[in-house]
Amino acid sequence: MHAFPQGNTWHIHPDPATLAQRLTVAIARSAREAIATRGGFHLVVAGGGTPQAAYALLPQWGGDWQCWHIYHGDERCLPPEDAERNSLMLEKTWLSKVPIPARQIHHIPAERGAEAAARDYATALPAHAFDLVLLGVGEDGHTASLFPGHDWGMEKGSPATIAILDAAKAPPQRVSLSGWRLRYTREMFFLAAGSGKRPALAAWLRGEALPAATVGTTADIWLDAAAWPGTPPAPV
Ligand SMILES: O=C1O[C@H](COP(=O)(O)O)[C@@H](O)[C@H](O)[C@H]1O
Repeated sequence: MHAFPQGNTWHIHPDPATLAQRLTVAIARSAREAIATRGGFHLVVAGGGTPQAAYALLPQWGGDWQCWHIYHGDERCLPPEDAERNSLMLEKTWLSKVPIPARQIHHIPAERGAEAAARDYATALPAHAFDLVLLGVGEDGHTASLFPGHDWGMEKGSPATIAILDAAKAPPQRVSLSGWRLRYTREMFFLAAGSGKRPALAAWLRGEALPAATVGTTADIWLDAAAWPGTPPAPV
């Protein structure tokens, strides 16, 4: 584990399998603490390819599934059965294998189009803070569906959800939680693996205002060694 002055804690693991295993243990720990102290675990999940190995391990490591409440950080505006939907990936890798009550699984109705879905989803979100927000890091530094060059809704009082009509990564129409709503959480974990993520992480460490770096100012960042941009720092 490595701490840096920016307030983030970087966890660098030798390979993707170790990364997935350690991240899963950390998610399960966060769930146990939230359920023990507040009776429920309100988790925002990341989409994309990177978290799939950790989601596949969660059925083994998690528990008290009736206390879990699942939200998405973002969704792609595609039919629900499209292989690129984050909701389908989540169902296949994890949710279909555990007894979380269906009413506590909040998929984004992105098939309705970005604007209608963003409006609807704002009403599905809790008024209180999330317990844990999981986020990915795109090769261009995007997180959730907050892309460079867009308004990320960082100010308190911004809408909780954003309709994106021209994302730099396909599909162009997406729905994302805004920066401030993602930050309204007790814990925030970023996850990145593979050498393709190195330039974005190097820019983050240089202090560039990428979406991931701007949202993740006091976050735990979980990486494999291939994603780390340089010589691993000395442990603190
Ligand atoms: O499009 C998206 O990209 C990011 C990063 O995905 P990855 O496949 O590079 O891990 C992801 O976090 C986001 O949820 C997703 O919709």
